[in-house]
Amino acid sequence: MRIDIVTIFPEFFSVLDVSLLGKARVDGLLDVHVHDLRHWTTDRHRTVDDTPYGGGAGMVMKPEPWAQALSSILREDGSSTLVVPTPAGTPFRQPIARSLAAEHDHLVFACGRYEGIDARVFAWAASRCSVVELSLGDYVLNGGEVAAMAMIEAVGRLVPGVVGNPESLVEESHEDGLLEYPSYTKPAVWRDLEVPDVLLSGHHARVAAWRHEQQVERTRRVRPDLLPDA
Ligand SMILES: Nc1cc(-c2cccs2)n[nH]1
Repeated sequence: MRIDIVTIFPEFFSVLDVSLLGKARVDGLLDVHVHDLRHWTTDRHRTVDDTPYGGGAGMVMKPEPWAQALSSILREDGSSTLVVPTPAGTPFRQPIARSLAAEHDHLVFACGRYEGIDARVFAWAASRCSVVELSLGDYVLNGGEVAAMAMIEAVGRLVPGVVGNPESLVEESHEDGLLEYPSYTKPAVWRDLEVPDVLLSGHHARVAAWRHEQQVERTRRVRPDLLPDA
């Protein structure tokens, strides 16, 4: 999978050189390229935004630098997917992460500022690629970079080979619609707190049943909205 990121803060994404995604890049599983939007400006001050038509606070990102950037990044065959982090987008959840990992092999993240990118950019881009506007959650960030980073990690780790043991992707929160069960490791007694006996029993069926019960109970307590009869 190739991932391109367009941002006015390219240094923000240097963290992608380390950890799991860093190794995936070295292994050639993820091909990540970060671009500074100002590369596509033409004035002396490298201007990327201006005041909003219709008035209002803040600034809006100018369309031309974005069109120049995207023209040089989007694939000519229309197979790219432009991902636009925005509080006004579709909630980004695990099914979307799975879909982006499985069905899209070129993701282009447009990191704008909260006041937004000139809306005509997405109308223009829609004839050149798929455009998906995604929200990380119902809260407001100053820019799309933090949201893009979270989405890149959620999608990147689902690309086959990125996570060493694919089994570990199965028993995770939200993979089966339920929150994950509590996990324990040695010692069996820690500061007078004991690991549940069933986990020491070696009885795999009982462990599996207990873990599912824990998932349902935790989901009912913390996220009743996820349960089918919600
Ligand atoms: N979920 C979410 C996305 C955002 C922003 C994206 C771009 C600028 S602010 N805030 N909250």
